[in-house]
Amino acid sequence: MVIIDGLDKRYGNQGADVSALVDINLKIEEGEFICLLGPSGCGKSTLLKIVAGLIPATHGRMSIDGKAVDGPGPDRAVVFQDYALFPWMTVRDNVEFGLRARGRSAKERREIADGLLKTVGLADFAARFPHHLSGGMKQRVSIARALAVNPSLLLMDEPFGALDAQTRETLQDELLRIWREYKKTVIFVTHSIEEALYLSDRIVVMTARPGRIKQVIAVSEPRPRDMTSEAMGRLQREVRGVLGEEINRAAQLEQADMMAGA
Ligand SMILES: Nc1ncnc2c1ncn2[C@@H]1O[C@H](COP(=O)(O)OP(=O)(O)OP(=O)(O)O)[C@@H](O)[C@H]1O
Repeated sequence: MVIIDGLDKRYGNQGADVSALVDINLKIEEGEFICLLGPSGCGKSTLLKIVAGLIPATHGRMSIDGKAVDGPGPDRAVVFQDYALFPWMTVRDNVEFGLRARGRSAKERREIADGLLKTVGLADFAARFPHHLSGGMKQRVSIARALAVNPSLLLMDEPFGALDAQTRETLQDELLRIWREYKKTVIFVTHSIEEALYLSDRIVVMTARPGRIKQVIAVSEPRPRDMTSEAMGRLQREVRGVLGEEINRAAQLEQADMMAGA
């Protein structure tokens, strides 16, 4: 279980501090699929990076399975929108990368990497280099690489944001299959209401900056979800209403900033 308790984040910007997150409190159950949704600049990526241990919080605490966390660890892996693959390494070497750092033998690394490449449908591409792959395939490699170290928590920062609609839908279904099969806890950042509704157990809607948690909306419809059903339509209207207020507020803040700078 992940417990985030009273978390604040301020960025120091040459004297002008930016308050990115204020008093974030969240409990995430083991195996839950959580989506973070909010207007641009509300601090979604910041929150994900803090949970990943890539940047420190300014205040507050976080624990995973009862242990305080304030840095990166093998229990967490991150998948980024831009894939972040090593272009000079083959697909297999990319997947093996984290295992090498953990001192696993060559045989073990190969077994794990090949098994995961099969899981993501890329068994035939193990010896290729990333530039030979489409965006969707690169993101599959990136997911396989994250899973290789067997993290309990998979942190995903708009992983499908750069993909075309069809590839995105395919990868959403594959991710749900992997999530069920590997029993990971997932925190997934997205801009898309539809994506959040399709994927998550709970949607955490954040306010315009500085980001606070505005509302947590449970999505208990069984999967695979029929987005055209009445229940999903109702949820969609609810999320749209809650998020819409914050998108409007974010636009007003931006306008006020522009006026102040003019
Ligand atoms: N390294 C940094 N230094 C200073 N300010 C930063 C830094 N990183 C982010 N910020 C600011 O913190 C706030 C939150 O940014 P963050 O990227 O976490 O938001 P986001 O919700 O993920 O945005 P988007 O949806 O556009 O990706 C923004 O105002 C941003 O400008």
